[in-house]
Amino acid sequence: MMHIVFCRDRVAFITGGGSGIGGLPSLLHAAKKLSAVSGRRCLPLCIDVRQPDSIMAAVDETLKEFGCIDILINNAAGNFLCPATSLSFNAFKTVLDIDTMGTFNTSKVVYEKWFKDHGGNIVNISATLGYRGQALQVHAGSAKAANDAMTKHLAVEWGPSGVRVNAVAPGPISGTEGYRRLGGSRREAADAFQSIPLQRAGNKTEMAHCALFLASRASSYTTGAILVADGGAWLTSANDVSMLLGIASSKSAKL
Ligand SMILES: CC/C=C\C/C=C\C/C=C\C/C=C\C/C=C\C/C=C/C=C/C(=O)SCCNC(=O)CCNC(=O)[C@H](O)C(C)(C)COP(=O)(O)OP(=O)(O)OC[C@H]1O[C@@H](n2cnc3c(N)ncnc32)[C@H](O)[C@@H]1OP(=O)(O)O
Ligand SMILES: NC(=O)C1=CN([C@@H]2O[C@H](COP(=O)(O)OP(=O)(O)OC[C@H]3O[C@@H](n4cnc5c(N)ncnc54)[C@H](OP(=O)(O)O)[C@@H]3O)[C@@H](O)[C@H]2O)C=CC1
Repeated sequence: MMHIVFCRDRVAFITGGGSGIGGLPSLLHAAKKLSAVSGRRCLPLCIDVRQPDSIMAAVDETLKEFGCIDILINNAAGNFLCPATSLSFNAFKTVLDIDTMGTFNTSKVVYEKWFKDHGGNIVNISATLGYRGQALQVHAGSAKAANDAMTKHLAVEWGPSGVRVNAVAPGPISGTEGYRRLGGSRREAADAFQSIPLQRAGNKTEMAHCALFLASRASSYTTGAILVADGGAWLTSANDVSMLLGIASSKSAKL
């Protein structure tokens, strides 16, 4: 599901806003802080970020409704725990299509239809999975690594048009679909959190603050940056294949 949030004179165009990190509650929270919202409209549009035609139609509808787009948050993603040997070719491709192609498709359409001539601000929601080769995550880790590179490439190419492109790389964030799918609520994960420097999961408000920083003038001289917000997790977490395989095999079907 894609959401578009409008607050006062600002429009945030958000791809894949679920109930989690880039989701509507988080973004409305950010929107409130951004401009002390006086009255806001919300235009939720259902699209698939793998389909450029549907993105074009959504962007046209947004521009017709609101007249401008200031911020694009690329949040759409698909993920599940799966060892590489069990991952089908199509499963790998599906995650790359959503995470990486979806980010490129949406960024390109919004750039060509609005940002090219008016400037703008893109925030990609990434992950730290590829930094150390997180077990059971070759699909998502590869996709997000490509997105991190894309963040830098587009920052370089689109900077002269007044477009900033940055990313947030969250760690485990409680109360989200990703957290549920990757086993964050399980006992084994509670033990794993002890090895994280800040010794806890993050929360959605903390991620909203990161997105808010990158989407606002507070970061006006920042582009091509990846803001890691993971409590230090990737530096110290065990990346324990057998623990994660235990979680994966304890469920009867696909996670
Ligand atoms: C959170 C971590 C918690 C605890 C860890 C403990 C300690 C932490 C310490 C350190 C951690 C450090 C870092 C990591 C921290 C966090 C990283 C988290 C990253 C999270 C990233 C996310 O992206 S979360 C987003 C989750 N949300 C979603 O996925 C919602 C959208 N999902 C979907 O739409 C589907 O699930 C989909 C992705 C499969 C796409 O759907 P669709 O297009 O309909 O595709 P299908 O036709 O259904 O399937 C396509 C092929 O994929 C195969 N498939 C599907 N599901 C699975 C599965 N579960 N396992 C294996 N394969 C699967 C399917 O069979 C198809 O393939 P075929 O070959 O059969 O055609
Ligand atoms: N949760 C966590 O701990 C972490 C999450 N992240 C990243 O944070 C972001 C949000 O994750 P989270 O909140 O956990 O998960 P959610 O599932 O809540 O958010 C992902 C959203 O992407 C949407 N989506 C999936 N496929 C498509 C598609 N083809 N077209 C359009 N939208 C699509 C989903 O739609 P629908 O609601 O219809 O399924 C969902 O709303 C993701 O980018 C994820 O990789 C990164 C690190 C850690």
